[in-house]
Amino acid sequence: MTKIYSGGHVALQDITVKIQKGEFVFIVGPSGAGKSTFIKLLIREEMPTKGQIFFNGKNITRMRHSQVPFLRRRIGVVFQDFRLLPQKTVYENVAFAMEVIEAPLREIKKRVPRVLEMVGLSHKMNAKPHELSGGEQQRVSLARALVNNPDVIIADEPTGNLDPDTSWEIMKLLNEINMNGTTLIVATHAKDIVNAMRKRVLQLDSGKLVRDEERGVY
Ligand SMILES: Nc1ncnc2c1ncn2[C@@H]1O[C@H](COP(=O)(O)OP(=O)(O)OP(=O)(O)O)[C@@H](O)[C@H]1O
Repeated sequence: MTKIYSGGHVALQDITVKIQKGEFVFIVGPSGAGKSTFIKLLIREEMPTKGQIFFNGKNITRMRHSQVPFLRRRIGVVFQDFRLLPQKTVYENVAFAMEVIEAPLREIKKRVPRVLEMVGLSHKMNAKPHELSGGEQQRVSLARALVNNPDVIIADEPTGNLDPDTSWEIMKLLNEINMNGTTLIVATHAKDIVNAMRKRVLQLDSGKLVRDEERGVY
C-alpha cells in the first residue's frame, strides 16, 4: 500500500507485508518513517492512497463505514499517551470499552475484573487515572484494549512515556498476551527491548519498508 497525505507528503510507499495470526511484530524506524501512518491504516483511521489491506480475509479498504465498528472490536489499540477518561475510575474506563459495543451488564461485571487482574491492577479498580503512575495508566489502557477479547493488539509507542523498568513490565505483559494467542503489532523506539526480545522486526525508513527480519534487532 501507499499513503500520500493531502499536502503531497508520501508517508508510506509501496509497502507489502503479511502478518500471520499469533505473530509478535515490532515496527521500528526513525521519527517520521511512517510507523504511526502504518498503524492508522490498519485500524482504518486513514485510508491508503493506493493498495489494499486485508484483515481476517476481509478487505478493510472496501469496508462500508457502518462496518468499521466491527473491525475496531477485533482490534485493541494502545497509545503512548494512554488516552484514559480522566473522570472515570479504572474499572469504569475498562467497562466503557464494553459499554460502547453494547455488551450485556453481566458480561461487563464478569470480564472487567478479570482483565484488571491480568494486568495486575485489581487493587486499583476504584482509582482515577491521575492517582496512578504512568506504568499503571498504561496497564489500564492495555486492559481496555484487551477487554473485548480482540484478535490483534496494536500499540503505538506504548512505552514512550515510561522509564526503562516500567517499559519492561509493559513489554512483558504484551508478550504474555501474545503467548495467549493474541497477535501483537508494536511500533517502538525502545531499542534495548527490541534487541532483547528477538521478535519479527519491520523497519521503515522514509515511508519504505527497508527490513523484515525474523528474530530481528532494532
Ligand atoms: N495528517 C497528516 N498530514 C500530512 N502529513 C502527515 C500527516 N500525518 C503524518 N504526516 C507525515 O507523514 C510522515 C510519517 O509520519 P508518521 O507519524 O507515520 O511517522 P512515525 O514513524 O510514526 O514517526 P514518530 O516516530 O515520530 O511517531 C511524516 O513526515 C509526517 O510529517
